[in-house]
Amino acid sequence: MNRTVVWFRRDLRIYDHEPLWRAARRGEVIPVFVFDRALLHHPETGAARVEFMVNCLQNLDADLQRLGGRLVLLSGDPVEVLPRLVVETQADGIYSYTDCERIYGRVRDARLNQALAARQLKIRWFEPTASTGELMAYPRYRQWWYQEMARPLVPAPARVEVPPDVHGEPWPTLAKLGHQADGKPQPVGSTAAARRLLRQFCAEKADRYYWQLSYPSAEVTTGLSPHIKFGVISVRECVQTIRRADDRGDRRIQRSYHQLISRLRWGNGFTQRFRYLPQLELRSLYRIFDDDGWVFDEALYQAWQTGHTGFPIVDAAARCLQATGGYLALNFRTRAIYSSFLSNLLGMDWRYGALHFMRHLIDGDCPIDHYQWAMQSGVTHCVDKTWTRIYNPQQVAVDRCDPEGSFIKRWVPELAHVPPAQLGQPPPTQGYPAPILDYREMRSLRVQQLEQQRHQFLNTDNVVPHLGRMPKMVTPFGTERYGSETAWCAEEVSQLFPIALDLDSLEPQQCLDLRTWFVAHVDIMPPKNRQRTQTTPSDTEQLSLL
Ligand SMILES: Cc1cc2nc3c(=O)[nH]c(=O)nc-3n(C[C@H](O)[C@H](O)[C@H](O)COP(=O)(O)OP(=O)(O)OC[C@H]3O[C@@H](n4cnc5c(N)ncnc54)[C@H](O)[C@@H]3O)c2cc1C
Repeated sequence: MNRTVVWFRRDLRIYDHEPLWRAARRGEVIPVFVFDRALLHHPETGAARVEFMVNCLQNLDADLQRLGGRLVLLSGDPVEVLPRLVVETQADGIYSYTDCERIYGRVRDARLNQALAARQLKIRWFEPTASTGELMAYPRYRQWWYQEMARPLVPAPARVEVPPDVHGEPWPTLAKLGHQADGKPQPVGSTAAARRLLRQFCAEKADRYYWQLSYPSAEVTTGLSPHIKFGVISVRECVQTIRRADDRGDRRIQRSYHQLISRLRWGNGFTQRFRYLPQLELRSLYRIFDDDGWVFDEALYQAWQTGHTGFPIVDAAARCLQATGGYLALNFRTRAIYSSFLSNLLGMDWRYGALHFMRHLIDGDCPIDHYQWAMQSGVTHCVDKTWTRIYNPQQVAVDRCDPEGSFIKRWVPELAHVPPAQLGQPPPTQGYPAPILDYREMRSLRVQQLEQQRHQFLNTDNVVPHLGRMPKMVTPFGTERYGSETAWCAEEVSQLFPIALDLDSLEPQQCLDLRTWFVAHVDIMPPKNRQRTQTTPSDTEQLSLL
């Protein structure tokens, strides 16, 4: 009988899973997950996310058991573990999805390909939905994304037959995986839970989502991000569920559905950017921003991390992140205000911020996190925009995001007595620090700095010469602070799988196509030209905090 190993990574589901479905149709299946030390001990790995992942694996195991199978757990370096498994179980080969989240994964997968080929063993890679090796212009990718989302879902296999003589390791404790629980409340990591969240969103939140997604206290977003990160539900299933959901003929609901689908597309778009340019994990998009201008101050970094900056909305975000892992509680806008403060106002390299986020976010996803950090720091969309988005963390942010002050008061109880109208710049308060910086002064310094840096390539047609290249050594950022399993990156990296774009051999048309990924596709006006229409009720506009 045919036998196939299915290697699960960030695709912890049985539905809409092509490798599993195809393997089950061929014959026996060995569904395997490998606990990989290099990822468990990566400086950007957080205990809460590992805990959530283990819960996702347990639920994947339960789903497989309902189909007659089970999940086989192994630990070690997949480059050694997987060829051994194929040989020992006499499997025909491995089926797996490609993954472009991290450089480490792509180095490992290139080495695995070599190790298998050296022993004449086989692996078949599948492309995850909305991931492509072809360099497309962004407008075309957008169209293609919608086509991909409309393709029928792959059904769950009717049965998964696992050979009885294949044994894995027992379930590890978090401590065995090298982490200690840090008390963050954990969502349930299962497909059923993700589907419930989506149903709940459609039934209870969709009429408010578009307008209230910037209010942390409204908790109006789906809460799907950790599930999407680990592939517990496919993005295509999410999109199709939303498209089928009853909008009750309500334009507010239609607008929210549209917005949510766009956001799901953004998430995939960031992963696609990483597929083209894996260096974005370690570097800014444009070289100039890494070469010049950042400062670092340990005491200020700690004040930002622990929520002692004297800016209440920033401090509330800081404490919320550490206590909850951001799940549902730290929405996009609050993350943006919090991140902009570190890089734009404190002038610190965005990579320190992205590192801290990744260590705490339950939904931490490297392409989204790193690219969002770089965007909020003003170092991405700057080819044809002369303006800079720097959030004002004072009363403007409070009025627009937390008008009643409930988010701030929950996380900064020292300010419980302060009226909301003063929460932007609270009066001196026992136990709460004075502001650590002058917003206007730091903002103006940053704007000047960015303008100087951008000057050299503003309105440039070909941005490729200005893009950062893949470094020769790919040691993860943060290794010196938190340690890391670096055996894999001790030598210069020779190959990645999937391969990256070679920026030095692109055709002129490819350079133009690549550029379309790094310009803003919505025409947002700079603040001085922005016209507020008096007739538009305030809750029909998306919030701007510029
Ligand atoms: C500095 C910064 C760092 C971030 N880091 C992460 C991260 O590590 N992981 C992560 O999933 N999101 C990240 N985001 C994006 C966004 O804040 C979260 O996706 C959102 O808060 C997750 O909650 P939700 O699933 O309830 O959101 P919903 O609004 O319900 O969105 C549903 C899904 O759409 C996608 N999505 C939503 N907003 C965005 C966005 N702005 N950019 C890209 N994809 C989006 C996500 O997959 C999300 O799960 C970051 C944003 C910023 C500003």
